[in-house]
Amino acid sequence: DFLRWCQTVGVTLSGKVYLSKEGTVAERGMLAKDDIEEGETLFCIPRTALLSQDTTRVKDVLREGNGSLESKSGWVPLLLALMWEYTSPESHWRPYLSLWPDFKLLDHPMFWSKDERDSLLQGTGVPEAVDTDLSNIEKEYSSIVLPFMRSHPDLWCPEKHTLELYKSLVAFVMAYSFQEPLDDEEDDECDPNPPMMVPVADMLNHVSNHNANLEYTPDLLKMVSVRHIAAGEEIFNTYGQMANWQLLHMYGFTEPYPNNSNDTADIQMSSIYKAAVQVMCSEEQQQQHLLLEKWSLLTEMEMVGEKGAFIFGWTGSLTDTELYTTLKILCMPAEAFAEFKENEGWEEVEENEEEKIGLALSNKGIPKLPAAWRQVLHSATCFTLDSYSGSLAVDSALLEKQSAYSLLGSREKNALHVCYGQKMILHQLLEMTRG
Ligand SMILES: C[S@@+](CC[C@H](N)C(=O)[O-])C[C@H]1O[C@@H](n2cnc3c(N)ncnc32)[C@H](O)[C@@H]1O
Repeated sequence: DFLRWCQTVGVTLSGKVYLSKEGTVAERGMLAKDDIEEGETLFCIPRTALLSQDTTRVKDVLREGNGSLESKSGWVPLLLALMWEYTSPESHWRPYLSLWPDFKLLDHPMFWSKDERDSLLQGTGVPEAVDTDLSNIEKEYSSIVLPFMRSHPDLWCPEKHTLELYKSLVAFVMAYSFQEPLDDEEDDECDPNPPMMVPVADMLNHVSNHNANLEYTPDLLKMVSVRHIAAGEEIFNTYGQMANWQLLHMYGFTEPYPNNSNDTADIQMSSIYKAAVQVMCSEEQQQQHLLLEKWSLLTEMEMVGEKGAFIFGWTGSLTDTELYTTLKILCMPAEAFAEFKENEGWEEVEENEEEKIGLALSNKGIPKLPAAWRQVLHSATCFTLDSYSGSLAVDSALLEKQSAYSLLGSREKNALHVCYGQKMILHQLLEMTRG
């Protein structure tokens, strides 16, 4: 049904690929029938086949109500469109949406119990992100969606379009929608484009080492190979440069350790402050006062924030400027700090400063940092590693014991890959900052 529908709406598929439920990493996916060279178009989807707030049957109503549908996520119009299309027998996208008779296969942590999230994922950043999502979803549904549905009883009704359905559709949008990138010139001024559903492109699974990429043209979207793909290989799109905790949060899966080259671990900014106190203050009141003053200045400069984190990947720091400035100021002698404040910043900014900072905080550069900087980073890394300890129902060591690993459920396996990857990145940092 779906493939017939694809033909009628003008989707074109290269003869070298096919959709399959076998031979893929997860449920449906796309496989290569023949060898494919770099730059070949694998399929095209005309813009008229996309399901968005601008193409849905209820687009006029959504456009009229636009002002009252604004939200932090910007997803409400698409979600209202999906609620209508998903429950209407006459929907143009019926053969597409019928691929999901229910949303039971979505296993995002938002469908786990809070206990499960907290025990399996503590320290990873996922429980906090999910708590925020759940509270936003409920607020959005009761304060924006319900009043809007009540003022259009011919199209929606709360008995059919429940909070439960809304939540499932949020997870569906998280895992299946696409967001067209803004043009370079638009980047700074505009809100991001709203999400949209892209049939066929959303059948592709993701890996960090992907072999295809979606391109946007005025009339159509096309999937293009980015390297040679051998016959029999799966076609993998990229959902973006995603760490395992982000993949689990948004898509409900992880890339098994150590495959995710985009994996990251966070060090809370507050841990750096705590580490600086430990390394530099010992008992001295005066030093503590100075550190507090330095931290206030860093906050004013928007280099640090209460809930912020410094991010580390396999190749070093990914938040170079913030981390460099923070370490430099925290470890500065009192006289230099006084001078710094007086000059309201660095005396001179060198031309290739950014590149130099990046190099200094890469795997090669970190061991050469001044001793005090390394000590602060080292202590903060220890604090972060402590925050996982005892909180995991599954121990990272399980990953090394194949027989025990194979007995775990998929949630535990995913939790393990998130934690293990983060811990390994932190252990690498620990090694690099050792005195
Ligand atoms: C855009 S859909 C891809 C199509 C999906 N396989 C299907 O059958 O509908 C995204 C979902 O596919 C699954 N997925 C994608 N890439 C994966 C991977 N590398 N490993 C495991 N599951 C993956 C996850 O369940 C994710 O939420």
